[in-house]
Amino acid sequence: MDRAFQVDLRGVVDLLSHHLYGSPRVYVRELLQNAVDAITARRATDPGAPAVVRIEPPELTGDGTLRVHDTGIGLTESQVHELLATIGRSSKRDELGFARHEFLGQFGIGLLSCFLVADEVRVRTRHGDEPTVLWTGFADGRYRVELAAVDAQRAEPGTSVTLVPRRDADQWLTRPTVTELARLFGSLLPVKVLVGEVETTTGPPPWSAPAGTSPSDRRENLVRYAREVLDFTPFDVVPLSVPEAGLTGAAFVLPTPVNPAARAGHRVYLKRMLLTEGAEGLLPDWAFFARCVVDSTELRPTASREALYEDSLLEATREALGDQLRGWLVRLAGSAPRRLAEFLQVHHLGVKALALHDDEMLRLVERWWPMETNTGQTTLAEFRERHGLIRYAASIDEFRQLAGVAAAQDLPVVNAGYTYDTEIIERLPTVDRSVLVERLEPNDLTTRFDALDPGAELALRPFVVAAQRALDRLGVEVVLRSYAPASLPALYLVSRSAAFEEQLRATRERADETWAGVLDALAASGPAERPQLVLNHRNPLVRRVSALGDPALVGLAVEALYGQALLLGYHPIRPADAALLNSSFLGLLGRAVPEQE
Ligand SMILES: Nc1ncnc2c1ncn2[C@@H]1O[C@H](COP(=O)(O)OP(=O)(O)OP(=O)(O)O)[C@@H](O)[C@H]1O
Repeated sequence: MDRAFQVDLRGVVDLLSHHLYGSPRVYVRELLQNAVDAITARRATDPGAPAVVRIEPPELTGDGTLRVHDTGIGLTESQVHELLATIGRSSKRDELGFARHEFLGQFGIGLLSCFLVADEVRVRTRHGDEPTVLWTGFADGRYRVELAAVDAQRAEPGTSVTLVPRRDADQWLTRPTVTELARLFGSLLPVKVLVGEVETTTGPPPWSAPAGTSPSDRRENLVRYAREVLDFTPFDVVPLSVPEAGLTGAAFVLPTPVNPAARAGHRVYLKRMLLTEGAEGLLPDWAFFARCVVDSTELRPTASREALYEDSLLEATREALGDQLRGWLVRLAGSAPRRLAEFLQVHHLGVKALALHDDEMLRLVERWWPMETNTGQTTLAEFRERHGLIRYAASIDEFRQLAGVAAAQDLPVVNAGYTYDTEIIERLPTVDRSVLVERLEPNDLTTRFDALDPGAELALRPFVVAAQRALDRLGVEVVLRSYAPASLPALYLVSRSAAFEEQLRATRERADETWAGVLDALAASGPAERPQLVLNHRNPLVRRVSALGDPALVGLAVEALYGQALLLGYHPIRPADAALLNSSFLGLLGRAVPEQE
């Protein structure tokens, strides 16, 4: 003979409270859900039946209990025996076990959640003209069914559920808490829900305004909703609709920057009952800048009813919602580029972070994000159109050092020193082969500087030799060229390999013998490249210095020019540089101030 499992109710309640539901507060949701389903069932055959749920907290019942009254279909005596006596039995599934579409519940465990806060649950119910039935269940698993006395019959069909609170749980049943929870879970429900005399339902969702409402009024409603419920004034509101998921709603674009890695929480209603305020996975990752509020009739909840169930419908929905947000961005770019620029001002870091992986975002940055260049602010797309390629400095220092001089040589350069910019520029050719990018090298500049004519070169030879002698101990090569702007006396240029060698040398001085050997081998692998001090022969001061007959004064002047070039180019000042600057400054001062007789 087959036997049925014996279930210990305390074990099941423990399981629900500790492992399924996040908080005992869900008992309000489950009671509302049963009441709404019962009303839906009754109105299926009696469309004129009232649709009211009234909650009476202990402050109103006066006997310490909480009661929930509904005008739903009620239960007959045999249904009470069948449905309320067996865990997992639900009237809301068809014979094959599928959830019936119009109902919120389906599992047959919702009523059990009342035992999270109650020791005893009483159901007083009437179906049609049948007699009123009383069911009383206890947290230890006992229950009782009886018919109500003749003078205690319900006047109308419907059900009242009474909770006798557990001693340590009465705070979950107080009027303020219940009002708050009824508003939280049930404010959009299609029935009237009252806590005492206070209505907690607010009618249809804010995005389903009646036909004829002007677009600006619709928007105004949604902005107000966001302020009240989400606590921010959205940058913009995007209406959402995915018919196959029975989904409608709105995406609210955040007015302040957010970390794209922080998981976005969306407010999701299923059949107008709040599922969660923090649903994940509703939007693609790249849409981190929006918070959604949606209602769906088709998406499925997990058993705890606190998250969305990840299935192919959710995946298709995510994609459709992503398309709608992408469409919004494209429309903004087409019709309100200034708004798009404002959007990027707020969310550029997030958009750029995604542009490293997402082609769509990469294109958005290329076309719409203005970058600093040495010819003014411009987008990468414009820059490329104008100059044929994207030449960039990979750090802010590099840009500062070279941008001005490069501009004077007609060499446009983008400052790609800000977060993600270099990676973004370097990624462009991988998605569009026609994009040319080139990192600016100091050599690019020197090749544009004019050499002196041979006669002048020869005449200035002794000066260059004296200058070189002054800077030899710093490992700097002195070069004389002629370039714009004439106001610039000298330029200090460190090629990338020279910068590397410089670092190597500094590390070598600090490293122990074993590592020093390895570093030496590395250093020996290529020809030594020295930083250059490029003196500008067009500069009047340099001309005067080059004409000096006094080699000691030439040395001091060249040292001073070197120091000034370092400072101007934001180069680091090493101790040797500081010492040199100091001695040249004092030396020049000594010459400038005549000695007292
Ligand atoms: N207020 C009510 N009016 C009429 N019938 C009710 C009411 N509350 C519960 N029932 C009946 O009791 C059954 C069991 O309810 P329970 O809340 O445990 O599960 P459910 O609502 O079917 O599913 P779920 O676990 O998903 O909530 C329901 O299917 C319904 O037939």
